[in-house]
Amino acid sequence: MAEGLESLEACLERHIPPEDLAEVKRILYGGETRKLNLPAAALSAAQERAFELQGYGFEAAPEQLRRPRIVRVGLVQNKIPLSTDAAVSVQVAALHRRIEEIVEVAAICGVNIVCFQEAWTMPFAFCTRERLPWTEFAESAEDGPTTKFCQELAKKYNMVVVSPILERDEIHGGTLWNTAVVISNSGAVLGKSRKNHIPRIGDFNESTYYMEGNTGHPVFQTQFGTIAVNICYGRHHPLNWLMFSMNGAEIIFNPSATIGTLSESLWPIEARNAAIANHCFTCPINRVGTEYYKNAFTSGDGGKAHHDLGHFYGSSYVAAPDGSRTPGLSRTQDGLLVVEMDLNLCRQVSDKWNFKMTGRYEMYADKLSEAVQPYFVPNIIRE
Ligand SMILES: NC(=O)NCCC(=O)O
Repeated sequence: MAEGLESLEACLERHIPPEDLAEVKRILYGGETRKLNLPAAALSAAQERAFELQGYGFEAAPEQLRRPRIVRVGLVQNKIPLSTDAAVSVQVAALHRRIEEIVEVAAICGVNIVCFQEAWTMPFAFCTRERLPWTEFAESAEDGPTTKFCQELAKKYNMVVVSPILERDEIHGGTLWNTAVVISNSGAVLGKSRKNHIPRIGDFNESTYYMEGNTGHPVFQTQFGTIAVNICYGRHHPLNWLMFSMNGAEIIFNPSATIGTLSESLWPIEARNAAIANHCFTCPINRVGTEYYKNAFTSGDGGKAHHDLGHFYGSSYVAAPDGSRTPGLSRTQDGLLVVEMDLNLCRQVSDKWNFKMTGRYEMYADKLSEAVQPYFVPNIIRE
């Protein structure tokens, strides 16, 4: 698929009459999110380094007993800078360099927590089903070169770094996982969260490479807020979001790799709905560009063999618990989205809508545990 539109928002701005635009944004986005005044040095560095830089802010009402809990998150979306047949170590080094220059700008913008896209140190090559060289991109979550690289960034910029990588767990038989490593602003590895749901759709042949995660729904208490990571396809699973929220996540990142033909109409809905349903902020991040592979592969659907998975449409955004959202980043360009949020909004919205209080979780827990049993008979009332 061709890249198409630069961004949906730019298209709306161009074509909706100015007198209607504010109302259209209210209905589509829950209003116009406040634009952040980002430092001139950051804007010019982003321009020089050829990536989009956008900043938005969400407010909460002032409270008497709690001070505002303001945090700035940075969402990074990027293309692979080199072709997929460059040497593994050269590709990784180029990606490290690209991220380094984007994170430097995030630091100038005062970002406290930064998150990269899914499997950010490599092409999203799982479509090919070839093992080599792709499994060579896997690294230890605890002390691999990418984790060490992120630890340096975290310390240098006093920033929490969420680094989604292909993990090789040497201790457990060299097993591969799709894992987000969470690094504290002190530079210590706080822990990791493995992708719970693996797609079996189209060219997303990820189950060929790694297993469903076994880390459950950890949340990480950082100096800036309690965060969790729901990796890509977990976005389609409302219970996955719910469980991160049950453990207290205030911000749930959703590092992804997904393509226009498959999911673009779902993209603005799912993470935003999760923010509403769980009274938290959600941060879906998608990679950008089209990644070409020398050896053609098929989808096993009778279609012609092809050389790419499709166009990764970027469009990273942040959704707030009140249902409002920022515009998305570009569909075609690298970008950094800086979003300031007051985490007090989570409890304020929870007290208003009471989804946690009214959720009737005990009823669903009982019924779900029955529904997964082999003896389960659906409760259908017939005439
Ligand atoms: N990376 C990944 O899980 N992609 C699956 C496609 C999607 O979830 O939109």
